Amino acid sequence: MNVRKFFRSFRYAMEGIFTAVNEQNFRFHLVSAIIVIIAGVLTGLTIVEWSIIVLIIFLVIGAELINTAIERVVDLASPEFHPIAKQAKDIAAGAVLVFALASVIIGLLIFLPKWL
Ligand SMILES: Nc1ncnc2c1ncn2[C@@H]1O[C@H](COP(=O)(O)OP(=O)(O)OP(=O)(O)O)[C@@H](O)[C@H]1O
Repeated sequence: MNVRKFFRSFRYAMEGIFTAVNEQNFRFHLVSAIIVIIAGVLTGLTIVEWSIIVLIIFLVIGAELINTAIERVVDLASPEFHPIAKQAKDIAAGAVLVFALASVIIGLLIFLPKWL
């Protein structure tokens, strides 16, 4: 295994994450994640509940990263309006929405019984 190549790939991946931080949607997910973590600390969650919350936070952020990558590729391949380009962007955004909806439902299932 080439260790230098591995660390170089890691650095590029981190660059990708920092590039996406400039996206408004990505920041929205980050702020939402911080609010959920604070709520979790104040409410008191079990290890299993924390594991589920952490998993869903990373899944939503990962989905947003893939969505941003797809947006960039579409902008590169089709700077002019094209119905297929629209479908690609809208479907990628739809994927993030599906993950975000799942995270809201899971959040309600975990937090609501403790708060009520
Ligand atoms: N090349 C294109 N061809 C057809 N429709 C497009 C194209 N680019 C964008 N769209 C449509 O416009 C919407 C908004 O696109 P826009 O590029 O403004 O934002 P985005 O790429 O979704 O996100 P961001 O603002 O973070 O780059 C898309 O969801 C899509 O429906």
